[in-house]
Amino acid sequence: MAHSPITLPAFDAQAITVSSSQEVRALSYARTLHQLMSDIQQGKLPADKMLANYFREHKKHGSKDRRLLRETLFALFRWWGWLNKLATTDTQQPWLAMLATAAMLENHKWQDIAMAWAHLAGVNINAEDSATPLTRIQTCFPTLSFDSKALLPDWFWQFADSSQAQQLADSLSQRPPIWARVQGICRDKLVTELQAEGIPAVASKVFDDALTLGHKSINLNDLAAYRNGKLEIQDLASQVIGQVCAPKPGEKWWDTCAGAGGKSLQLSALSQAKGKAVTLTASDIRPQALEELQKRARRAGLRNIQVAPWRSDALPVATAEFDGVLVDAPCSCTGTWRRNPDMRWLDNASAITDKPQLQLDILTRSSQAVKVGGVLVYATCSLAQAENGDVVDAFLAANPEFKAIDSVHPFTGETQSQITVWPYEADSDGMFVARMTRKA
Ligand SMILES: C[S@@+](CC[C@H](N)C(=O)[O-])C[C@H]1O[C@@H](n2cnc3c(N)ncnc32)[C@H](O)[C@@H]1O
Repeated sequence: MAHSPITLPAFDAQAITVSSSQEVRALSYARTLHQLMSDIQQGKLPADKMLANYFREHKKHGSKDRRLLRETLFALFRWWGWLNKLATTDTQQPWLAMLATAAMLENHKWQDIAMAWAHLAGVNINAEDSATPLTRIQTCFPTLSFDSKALLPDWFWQFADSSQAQQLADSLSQRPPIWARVQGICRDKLVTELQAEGIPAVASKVFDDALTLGHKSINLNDLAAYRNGKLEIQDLASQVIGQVCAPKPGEKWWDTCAGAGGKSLQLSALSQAKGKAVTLTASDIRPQALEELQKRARRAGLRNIQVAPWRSDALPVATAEFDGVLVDAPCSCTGTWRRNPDMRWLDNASAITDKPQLQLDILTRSSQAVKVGGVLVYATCSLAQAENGDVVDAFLAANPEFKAIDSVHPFTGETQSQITVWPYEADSDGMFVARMTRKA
């Protein structure tokens, strides 16, 4: 993993005098979080994997502890661009000041612990609940200066439009909701059933098979619809890709970078809903991901998907044979930074600059499988033009037998041949998609 710009302040819990059981607990959480953050910063593992391992090895933590540790850890990454400035405040305990401030910025429920952190750090984290996060942190630390741009790493701004800085940084700092998609059942009936079970499900206004399950983590295996393969977790932005592919019943599609199959399943469900599922070939260079895809397809009762792993540079499928080819290319994943807030600090500019050549290569090779009149769709979950429009433009310039086709941006209604879904448009991840066709 790349060099991390996270510099943790020193923290020695034993040197701190505590005077209540709350403070004892607060210090214990602080020690655990410091260790986790330090391990992640040293590049041992991404935050979600590190936490999963930690909980597996430390069974003593109940659900409340786990929630506090998980949400605080993710909040630290989400707000790190501001929190790191607290290292320069007068407090003897900057780490505790950071923890208290993260809890304040996200209105965490464990007020007693947040107050204990603030008390031990000697900082005041009382700020108007209704104020914006920027106003609140500025009120608490008036001698420091904060701005939205600092919430994303400096290197990112060379690839982004600064005029969007506030919208983009604000949206990428919010806790994401869980988006899902139904297949083979009535979405609105499921929404009512989930609400009756206490899950704050809400139907999407844009896609008639999409719904959100709210912000709290859910044990999916508790949901019959999930166990039966009728409900799939898929971010709303990712769902845009299948909608732009718009597979017709009975067509032949190739999902070239299928991974664990999020889009393969969606293409199957969309065409099935119109009468007949597409015949779909799913490929990837990771055989384990394809195994997971097959498991999900079995759970959903889908029999239309076959796998063909990429084992070499050669195409794993026949040329000029497919009505549709989807290239959901490996990318910097900057559009998913809300979900994995540690990545913005663990990656560097090479996460973007390393990719375009590979993306163009995969797109070019995959395009050979499109038949005349067929559709080629290129997608990424990157927000960088270098991995998106620039790759498509280079491909079209080198392959005049393909031309761009317009699609309607589902969230803005604009007609475009290249669509960027920004995270602030519909409370989703960020994605890019371009639709093309083979003329000859
Ligand atoms: C964005 S992910 C795909 C996500 C997947 N389509 C989904 O909806 O769940 C990109 C995938 O490309 C795969 N990949 C990376 N390099 C590749 C290559 N050279 N050829 C084919 N697949 C590749 C990765 O293993 C990864 O699964």
